[in-house]
Amino acid sequence: MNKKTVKDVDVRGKRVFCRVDFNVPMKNGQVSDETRIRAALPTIQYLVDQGAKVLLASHLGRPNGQAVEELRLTPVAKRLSELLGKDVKKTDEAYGDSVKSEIDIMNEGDILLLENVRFYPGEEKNDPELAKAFAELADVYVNDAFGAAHRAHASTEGIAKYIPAVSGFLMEKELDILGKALSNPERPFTAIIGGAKVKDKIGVIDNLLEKVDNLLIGGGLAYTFVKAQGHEIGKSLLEEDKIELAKSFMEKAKAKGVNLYMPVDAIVADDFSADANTKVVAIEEIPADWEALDIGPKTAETYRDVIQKSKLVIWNGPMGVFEFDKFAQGTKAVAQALADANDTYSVIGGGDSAAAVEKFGLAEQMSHISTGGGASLEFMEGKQLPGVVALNDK
Ligand SMILES: Nc1ncnc2c1ncn2[C@@H]1O[C@H](COP(=O)(O)OP(=O)(O)OP(=O)(O)O)[C@@H](O)[C@H]1O
Ligand SMILES: O=C(O)[C@H](O)COP(=O)(O)O
Repeated sequence: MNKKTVKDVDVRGKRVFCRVDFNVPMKNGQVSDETRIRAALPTIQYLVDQGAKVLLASHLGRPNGQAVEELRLTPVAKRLSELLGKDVKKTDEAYGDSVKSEIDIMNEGDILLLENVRFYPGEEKNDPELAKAFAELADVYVNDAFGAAHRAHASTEGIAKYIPAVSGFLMEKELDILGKALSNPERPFTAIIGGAKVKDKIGVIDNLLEKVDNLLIGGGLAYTFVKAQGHEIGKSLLEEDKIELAKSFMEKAKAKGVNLYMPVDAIVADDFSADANTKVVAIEEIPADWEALDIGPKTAETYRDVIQKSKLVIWNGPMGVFEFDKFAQGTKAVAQALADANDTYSVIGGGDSAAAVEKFGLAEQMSHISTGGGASLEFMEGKQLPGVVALNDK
């Protein structure tokens, strides 16, 4: 990476504004998945060990520029404190005089978690005034929020204009692993794309067709492709205006010699619910009143074979509605195949696929689980991430 990292600056005794991505799932007022908190620990611990005064900043959810009680970072401070075995103070604001007073009484190695930065309208607008107000709190800016690096916001991009700006270890690691995987991939290189939204994944599919040997399509977005093949898909998810594009991807795959795999069978349901009636059908036989909510067993078997023969696999998006057990088999089969493939380097691209792998207890067996959902997708698309671009060059 050609950007400075936290090791390139002296932070002893300095006030460090460290942007992390603590946008974690919550249940009943408690952190229900701490993956992102754990992932930020190396940088936080390093700053503490170096004697910095550590100000942590993050967003949580999408409060739309106003304070929302359930989206305060208080439970995160508690969990972080438990994980570090150390006090973590929290403020009720993210900048301003009350925050400054707290910083004034900090000792070297202390940690202060600022309130949700998205409580202020200026954050998502990347308002220079807010960016300056953040910058005023600190001497150095560290961005370790890979998961939010695709957002040009005041705490992820704007602030970097005003004080020395470097990356944290998590940011560095994510960029390194994803960058290596994409720029010099081991082959066969396979991408698995699932999830629900074709339109969000178009860029990545287009870009991956330039790079991969195999592309496996699953999840809700598969049915726009199935429709493009000329089959009826009943009530399955369809993005009508993307059918032509799906066709063009099939042609591009052919022209590039990419093996494009689509479901050959599916588990269909008579209702979108956990206790719907289900059956397995061939892909050309989806009944008119039913919807496909998972890939079928034959498809899963084929995908497993391809995965096992691959040296590198990147995976983004579940194969079915894995939240319901009846439609979790396809996603589980893919996760299990990755877990079993010892010679295969597996990169899971955040969000739902990471949650699925976690749910099946297979997370430990993946080579890398990215903390970025949208960020890893945009990176794979070949887009520049504003939160990275803004950092100081080496
Ligand atoms: N066949 C299907 N029909 C409808 N929805 C589906 C189907 N297969 C998967 N899904 C749903 O897709 C959702 C995930 O879609 P999304 O495109 O957001 O995936 P993702 O890339 O993993 O998410 P993120 O962007 O958070 O990383 C899951 O909630 C899952 O239930
Ligand atoms: O969860 C994520 O992908 C990041 O924290 C970014 O969140 P956002 O999509 O609300 O900007």
